[in-house]
This record gives sequence, structure tokens and C-alpha cells, in this order.
Amino acid sequence: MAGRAARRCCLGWDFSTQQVKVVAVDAELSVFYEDSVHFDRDLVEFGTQGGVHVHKDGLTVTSPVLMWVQALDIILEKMKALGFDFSQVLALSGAGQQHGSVYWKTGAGQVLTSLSPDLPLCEQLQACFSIGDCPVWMDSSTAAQCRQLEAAVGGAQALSRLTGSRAYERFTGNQIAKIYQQNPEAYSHTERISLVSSFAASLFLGSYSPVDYSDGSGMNLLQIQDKVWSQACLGACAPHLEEKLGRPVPSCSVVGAISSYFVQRYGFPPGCKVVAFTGDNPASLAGMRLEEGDIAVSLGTSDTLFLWLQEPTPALEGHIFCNPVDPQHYMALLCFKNGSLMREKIRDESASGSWSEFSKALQSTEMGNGGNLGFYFDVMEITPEITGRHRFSAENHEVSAFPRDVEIRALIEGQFMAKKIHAEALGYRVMPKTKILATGGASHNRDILQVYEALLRRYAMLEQRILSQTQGPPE
Ligand SMILES: Nc1ncnc2c1ncn2[C@@H]1O[C@H](COP(=O)(O)OP(=O)(O)O)[C@@H](O)[C@H]1O
Ligand SMILES: O=C(CO)[C@@H](O)[C@H](O)COP(=O)(O)O
Repeated sequence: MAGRAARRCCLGWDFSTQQVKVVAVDAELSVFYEDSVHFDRDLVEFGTQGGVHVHKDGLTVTSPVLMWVQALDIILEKMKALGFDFSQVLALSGAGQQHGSVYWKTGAGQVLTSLSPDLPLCEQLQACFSIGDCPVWMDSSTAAQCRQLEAAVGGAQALSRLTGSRAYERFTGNQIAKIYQQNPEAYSHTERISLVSSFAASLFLGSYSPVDYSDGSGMNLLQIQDKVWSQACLGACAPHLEEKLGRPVPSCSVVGAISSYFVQRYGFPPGCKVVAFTGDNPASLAGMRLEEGDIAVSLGTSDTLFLWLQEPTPALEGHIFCNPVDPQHYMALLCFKNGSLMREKIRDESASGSWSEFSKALQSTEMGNGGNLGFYFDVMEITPEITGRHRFSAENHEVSAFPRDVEIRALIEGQFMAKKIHAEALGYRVMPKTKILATGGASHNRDILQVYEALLRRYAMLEQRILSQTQGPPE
């Protein structure tokens, strides 16, 4: 990298469930540098599995905040060692796993503004958090707080109309309420609460970055139409919450210039702009240049399905978020917790831990899987709330096991069907012109995408036939 002609660029960061990633993009939008730090593999001292700690109750799921900070130190040091020319970085922005929250201890803001360029961030921020293990999106331990919030605002539907979602256990307001109820001392010593996205932006900014509208919609606290915190929701969750959250801003806002720490330690230009960070799914909607009518499927740690909406249509299932690109518009999202980690388990059990064996099983089995169906929820699913493995034979009898190849196809077809059924229940339709775009780690697997594509084509043909039989030939 050293010695190459200077290349002006922007950096994009992703603080997701299993890793921190960076890309450098030049003026032609070519990605010329990529790297990642994988929490389980590269930061073993934190002892995470899939980037998280699942607690004994099986419901509480957290990640250590210092692991995220250390991952950032490692990536930056590696870039520096490789001669990355930070002086050419005009701006940076990024994304974080949604809903996760970070609790900054009283006095941490002061530490952030006066970091010494001689030391890594991790060493200097050790004592800056009132909660070391942050609740993340996989947590489902706040059922009681969810019921309290819904009751406080007039029910689930009323909350959904206001904030875009009924109360969900992973949504940040309910997580904050749990911390306030179970650990009031830590709550009272917290001067600022960030989302993972605004936390990451704060590190670069050297001061607290605001929450953006789009990621802020995943908290059950933001009025998605007015773009202000709901006083009723704040009051139902915890006291003095508004001052701990700061004012939310549009997702494309420039929140400031990079802090002098990065200028002095890495050679960033002092004018390098920090654009508000947002949630990883909203960032994908923006980055994939999704247009109205398109549907995106993200196959990351979670599986999600999302689309661009002009008008909000809040319901009791799924979420409406503020749109990260156009603040007048919205995005709809469905989230499935049993995504990549479930696929990895079946890969380990039925394909000797190898994605290529997994692919061979998909290639050697037929669409429809000879009538065998399977639904796999090793952890409590979000959409719908269900656990367990449920297998049905061609004769529609529940069975306890399938042959290995059948199991693998049943998993992928079942995951596809769950997405289709729940998306259709919300009124999403695949039209002939609809583009379906895939992203996330598992979208590298052509055989999984092939199954999705074949099933989509099959359903589209069937729907076309039903339509032409009930309405006559298309005009
Ligand atoms: N070839 C593959 N086939 C299927 N899944 C894959 C493949 N390669 C990576 N993955 C999945 O991608 C997941 C990580 O996706 P990624 O989008 O990077 O996650 P996140 O952003 O949530 O940390 C892994 O858990 C892994 O199961
Ligand atoms: O909870 C949600 C969306 O509502 C998840 O999609 C998280 O945003 C985690 O994302 P990945 O790490 O799986 O991309």
C-alpha cells in the first residue's frame, strides 16, 4: 500500500454482531481496501460465541463494549502498519448492529475529548462505561418491560402507530427500562446512552454523536412521523432519559469533524467529516440503492427483509423505521433471529462443518424437497415467537429427523417460506418488475441464492396462473 499514488477516499465502518469491518471507497466508488476483526477468532480473551455472551437464563444476550473498542484499535493499527494513507480520507461514516446500547459513565464525555494520541482507545476508555456488557439485538429478556411500555401508551397498536413497532424485547427503550429497574445505581451513573451506531461515531468524533432517525426508530422511543422522542415512552422507561439520549438527527447529517486523536495518531486530515452512523439494515438500504418496489434480503447473523415505503403502515408484526436516505419516507423491516447461526449449526451437524458440502446437498436435492418441510428455531424467534425444530414428512406427519441432504434443503426452503409468508401477511408483493437484492455473509453462497431464486420463480408463475384464471389474460 505504501508508495501508491494518493487516492482520496471515504471510509465505511460496520460494527455488526460478529465483527468490525472497514472499507475504503475512492471517488469512482471502487472499494480498494477492506478488512475486518472477527470477535470470536481475533479477540478470544472476551470469550464470545458469535460475537455475544448468552447468559444462563437463555434470554439475556450481551456483548462487551471494550471488545468493540479494541477491534477498532486493531483495524486502525493494521491499516497504519500497511501504510494506509489516512491523510486522503475526506469523510467517514458507518453502521452498527441495531438496537444494542452503550452506557457512558459520568465523566466519559470529558475523557473522549481529551484522549492522548500515544495510547490505544481501549486503554483510555477502560473506566468509561457504567455497564460493561451491553444488551444487543439478540436479547429477549425484557418481556415485562415491553408489557409495561405498551400499557403506558394505550396498547400495542397505539405504540406501533407512534414508534413504528409494538414493544419488542430487543428494542432499546425496553432494555434501558430493564437496566433502570435492575441496576438503578449504574443507570444513575450514566451520563449518555448511545446505540451501537452512535457509539461508534462518538469514538471518531471525540464527543457524543447523536442518534440518527433511522436507527433511533428501533428503540420504541422515537415518534417516527414527528422525529422527536415520545415523552410518554421516555417516561414509561426511565427518568431523565431525554438528556441521556440527546436530540436525534437525520441519518445523513454531518455530525462534526474527526477528533484530534485520529489526526495525531493516524494522520487523518483535521477536516475529515464524520457523517452520522446508522443501523446496519438502514445502511444496507442506502448502500444497495434500493428503490421503491425493490426488496432486500440481508443474510447476516440475522436474516432480515426490508423495503422502501412512502407512507408508514405500522402493524403488530414487523417494524417501520424512518428512511435513512429520505427523511420524509420510511422503510419496513422484518427480522428473523435464526439466520446464519442456525445455518451454521445444520452445516456442522449435516455437512461436516463445510459450506461446500452444504452446497452439494442443495445441488443434489430437488426444489420442493420431495414434500418434506422443516422449520428450525434453536433460539426464540422474533417473527413469529416460536422455538424448536419442526419437521413434516410428505404425508404431513411430524417427524424427528431427516436424512442429511433433506435436512439442509428443508432448512433453506423453510427459511425462504417464513420470509415469504410473513412479508405477504404485511402486504408486500413480488411483482414482475420487483428486484430482490441479497446482502450479508450468506449471500456469498450461490446455492442458497439459487434456491431462493428458483422458489421465487415458481411462486411468481403460480400466482400469474391463478391471476389469469381468476381475472382473464393480462392487458
Ligand atoms: N459460504 C457461505 N455460505 C453460507 N453462509 C456463509 C458463508 N460465508 C459466510 N456465511 C455466513 O455469514 C455470517 C456472517 O455474515 P455477516 O453479514 O458478515 O455478519 P454480521 O454482519 O452480522 O457480523 C456467518 O455467521 C456465516 O454463517
Ligand atoms: O435486530 C435486527 C434488525 O431489527 C438485526 O438485523 C440487527 O441489526 C443485527 O444485524 P446483523 O449483525 O445480523 O447484520
